[in-house]
Amino acid sequence: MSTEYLSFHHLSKTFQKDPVLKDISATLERGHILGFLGPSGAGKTTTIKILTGQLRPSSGEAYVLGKHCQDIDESIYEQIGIVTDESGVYERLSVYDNLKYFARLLNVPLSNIPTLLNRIGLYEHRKKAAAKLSKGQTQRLILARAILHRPRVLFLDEPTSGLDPATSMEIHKMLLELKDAGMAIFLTTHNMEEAAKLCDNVALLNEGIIVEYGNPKDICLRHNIHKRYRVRLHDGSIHELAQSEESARAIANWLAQDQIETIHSCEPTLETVFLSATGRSLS
Ligand SMILES: Nc1ncnc2c1ncn2[C@@H]1O[C@H](COP(=O)(O)OP(=O)(O)OP(=O)(O)O)[C@@H](O)[C@H]1O
Repeated sequence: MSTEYLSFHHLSKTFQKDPVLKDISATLERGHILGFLGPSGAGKTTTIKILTGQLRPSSGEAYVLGKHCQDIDESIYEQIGIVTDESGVYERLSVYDNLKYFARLLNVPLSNIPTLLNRIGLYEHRKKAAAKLSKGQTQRLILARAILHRPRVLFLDEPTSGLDPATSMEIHKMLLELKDAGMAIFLTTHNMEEAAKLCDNVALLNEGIIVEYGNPKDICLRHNIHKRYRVRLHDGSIHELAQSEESARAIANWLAQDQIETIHSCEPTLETVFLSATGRSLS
């Protein structure tokens, strides 16, 4: 059985006369996370909508679990989970009753709910009305709903947008556990640190074009043209050195005199790669 759970080839989308996606291609394997990274308006949500059958592409092909995205039906919806801004929860229902409602819809045993509530850190809030949850708790409830039926592919549109760092970290931990369990995760984000930490591959999207695609570390190393090192000495001074014989001699001298506190190579980050590829910032 193929481990390629999602793929799209030469996808384009034009709204009226406005081209929003321009010939983009990528793939996502079982147990991998693919990050779509780009500034506001780059076309990230449009891509998710096409991949989940909510929008038709103007041209190109997309497949989810082997099915053409224009033929997505219930059999595929049972195997995918979607978290977007519009993933509403029933505000007047309790946390538990929200999950119970969706468990019934999705034919999921109710006995799965307590374990999921524990895992997502909402067990103690299970009787609280969804309207009374904090933003982070609501986001966790939406995520719980999306993974209730253990989908094989999970789509997440800005899963940690507006959340505090602690809640974001909890969500990251959960996503890595889901990935380890074999789920394929497609996520969009503005946050390059999030992408670098979570994603096996990223696509840097700018004005509908993928300007870089691949493993985040490989991308940064590929752009490490001006190899530089940052050395901090015990006296507190910091020296940034280009790779050269002269720098090698200076470092060797400091080493011999036991003066070096730390030494780091200075590869570019995804943010700086994006900036140099597009002339604009991700945030
Ligand atoms: N239904 C639509 N009709 C016309 N234009 C649209 C429609 N949906 C999106 N757009 C336009 O397509 C462009 C890309 O929108 P999209 O929502 O995909 O961006 P995004 O990268 O997800 O941005 P953000 O990070 O702000 O959510 C925007 O210029 C938007 O105005």
